[in-house]
Amino acid sequence: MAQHAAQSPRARTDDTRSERAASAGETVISVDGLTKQYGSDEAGVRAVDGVSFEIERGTIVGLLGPNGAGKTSTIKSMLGLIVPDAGTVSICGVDVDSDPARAHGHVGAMLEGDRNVYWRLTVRENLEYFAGLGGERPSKVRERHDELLERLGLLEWADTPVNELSKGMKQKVSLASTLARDVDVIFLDEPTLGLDVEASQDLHEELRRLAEQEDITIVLTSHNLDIIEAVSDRVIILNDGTVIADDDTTELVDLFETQSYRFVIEGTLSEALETRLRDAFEITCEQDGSQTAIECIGADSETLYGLMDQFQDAGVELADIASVDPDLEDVFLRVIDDGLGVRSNGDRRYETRDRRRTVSARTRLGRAP
Ligand SMILES: Nc1ncnc2c1ncn2[C@@H]1O[C@H](COP(=O)(O)OP(=O)(O)OP(=O)(O)O)[C@@H](O)[C@H]1O
Repeated sequence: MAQHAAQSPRARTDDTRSERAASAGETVISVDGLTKQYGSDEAGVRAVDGVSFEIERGTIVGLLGPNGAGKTSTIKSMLGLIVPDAGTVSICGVDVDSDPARAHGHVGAMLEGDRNVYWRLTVRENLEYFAGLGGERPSKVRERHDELLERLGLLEWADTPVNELSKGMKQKVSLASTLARDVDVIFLDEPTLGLDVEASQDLHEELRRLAEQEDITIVLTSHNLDIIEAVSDRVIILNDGTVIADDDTTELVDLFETQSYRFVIEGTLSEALETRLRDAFEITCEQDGSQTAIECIGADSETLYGLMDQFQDAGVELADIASVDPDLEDVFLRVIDDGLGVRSNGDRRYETRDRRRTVSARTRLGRAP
């Protein structure tokens, strides 16, 4: 989890911000029983169905789910952009429904990437405009905006109209505009879209810095699970409008950790050997060009050596052996495909794995055994 400073290092200057007194473990976002149905009766779609969670200050949470799971409806309800049928959302203790203006004062959102910003304005003018919406005067925020632009590598473009910048730079301007006001919470939808690898890496580091050093709480959605795994402290997975997994990112990935091995052999596996292996072990085989990859799931060291003996006896040349670490993508696919319920919230209830199922199609090679 992100480290929580006892008090935000940022200068809290105006009266509104005094209510944001930061304390370790303070709940910043509270969602309780959120429900949203589009249309009525049986013809309607229950997009969000009793979603509840709390998020602590300075935490980065990845909100995941397949298409139509209810992520956007949940986020729009949290931002007060749609009115839920039931349930409550409070941000920094302020109920979004009954006092939207004060709740929004705590929040920045980047929902449509570079379409969030005004392309005819310069980078700095965009920041000043968005800070102004929160009641901050340009003269007061200039220094902070310069720091922000410097960190995002945008300072030399401060006086350039946004429409002259590349897609990646526009994306960064959008993030900078989201942070132009002194907010407690930011919502980011697909923040790395259009960024190259280096710019994505810079963004990861900036998000971690914002959470750890400035105590900003970040809710992130992305179809790129690498970014979620790289930056999120916690992952909430939605499916059919309900929360089906909610845990620390590392806990969730560790939960699915299993000792699996992947052997790569030159050529193809003979039918006789494949039958012998399938009789004795739980394996999957995949032809990859001139090589064959054989993955053994849930293998202990005895199995590993048993398999190696079989290859040796058959005169098979081993090109590579590696253990396989699951990543967040594997976890996501298993939770969604197998319908495993993974909730923490006090009563950890982890279902047993079905070891016959494999996620090997997308596993990555990990450390050598
Ligand atoms: N305005 C709307 N009117 C009717 N149905 C809607 C509306 N908005 C969303 N839905 C439906 O509600 C369900 C949840 O949609 P939502 O956009 O919240 O999911 P999502 O997880 O964000 O999906 P995606 O990843 O595809 O954006 C879907 O079945 C969707 O078709």
